[in-house]
Amino acid sequence: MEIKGSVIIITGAARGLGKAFAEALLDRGAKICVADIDSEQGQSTVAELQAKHGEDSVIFVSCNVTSDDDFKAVWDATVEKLGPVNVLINNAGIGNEQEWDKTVAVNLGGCMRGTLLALDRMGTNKGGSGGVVVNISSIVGVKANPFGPVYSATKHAIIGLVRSLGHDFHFKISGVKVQALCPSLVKTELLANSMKKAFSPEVVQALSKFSSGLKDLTSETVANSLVKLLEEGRNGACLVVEAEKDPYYVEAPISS
Ligand SMILES: NC(=O)C1=CN([C@@H]2O[C@H](COP(=O)(O)OP(=O)(O)OC[C@H]3O[C@@H](n4cnc5c(N)ncnc54)[C@H](O)[C@@H]3O)[C@@H](O)[C@H]2O)C=CC1
Ligand SMILES: CCCCCC(=O)CC\C=C/C=C/C=C/[C@@H](O)[C@@H](O)CCCC(=O)O
Repeated sequence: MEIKGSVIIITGAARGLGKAFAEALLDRGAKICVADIDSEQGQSTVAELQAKHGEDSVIFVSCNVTSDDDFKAVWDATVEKLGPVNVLINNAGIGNEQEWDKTVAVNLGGCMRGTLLALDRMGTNKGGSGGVVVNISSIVGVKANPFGPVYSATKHAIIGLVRSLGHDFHFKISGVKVQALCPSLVKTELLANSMKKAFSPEVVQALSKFSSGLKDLTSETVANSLVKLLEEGRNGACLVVEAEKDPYYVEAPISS
């Protein structure tokens, strides 16, 4: 797909990977809605992005991805201010092993809610023009993660959603591609917050040792992989990005 001229909603884009996605896509001529639960940080990020890309290119809309009403309001505001939406990036996520139901609600619920809404609003069978949904999973959506079993389970479930809705059975009906991006560890606030809400004290020690031994992966590298996925990825694609490696597709066993 062509990024230039696209209208893209990114959840959880007030900071971290979502903000890097917004920057990379604005640089390539897209218009962006930053949708985030953190209004203060979201507005400040959008002010910074508007200073570089212009006020008509990027907006902030407050959104808790666990709320249907919020998600619909984000979609409506984006259409009104930027034009018809053709891409949704479901990026908002948390790492909280101590409140598993909250982690499931945000990580899986946010992707599920957003993807279903996108099908309803962009589906050619619903009067839309088709489009793309990218769900941000993780490398631990395709491999085990002893340091965050709940988090890892939500990310595996996102892959299941992408493999199933990314089947061409659905694409033929809706004209909407569904894809996943699976980054390895990037040292954002998510990691620090995951340490505060870790599965056990033993995990804090082990995760800290493990993460300090990993090669650095930057948000910009992950954002470049998102661009690659949008530009060339097939329907149902799951793209993994790790430090010091070219991004690679994990072949989903989609049977026809
Ligand atoms: N940092 C990492 O190592 C990796 C992160 N990911 C995934 O990338 C995504 C972004 O993560 P980071 O940027 O690292 O995290 P982050 O903690 O820096 O940013 C997350 C953003 O999501 C927002 N958010 C949290 N709950 C929300 C909700 N209920 N509704 C709307 N917005 C909400 C936060 O306000 C924040 O702006 C997450 O889905 C995460 O699981 C995937 C692989 C690696
Ligand atoms: C719980 C923290 C979540 C951080 C956010 C992410 O999605 C990052 C995931 C990045 C890396 C995770 C790697 C997990 C690796 C394990 O599968 C395993 O290889 C680790 C084994 C460690 C050991 O043997 O000591």
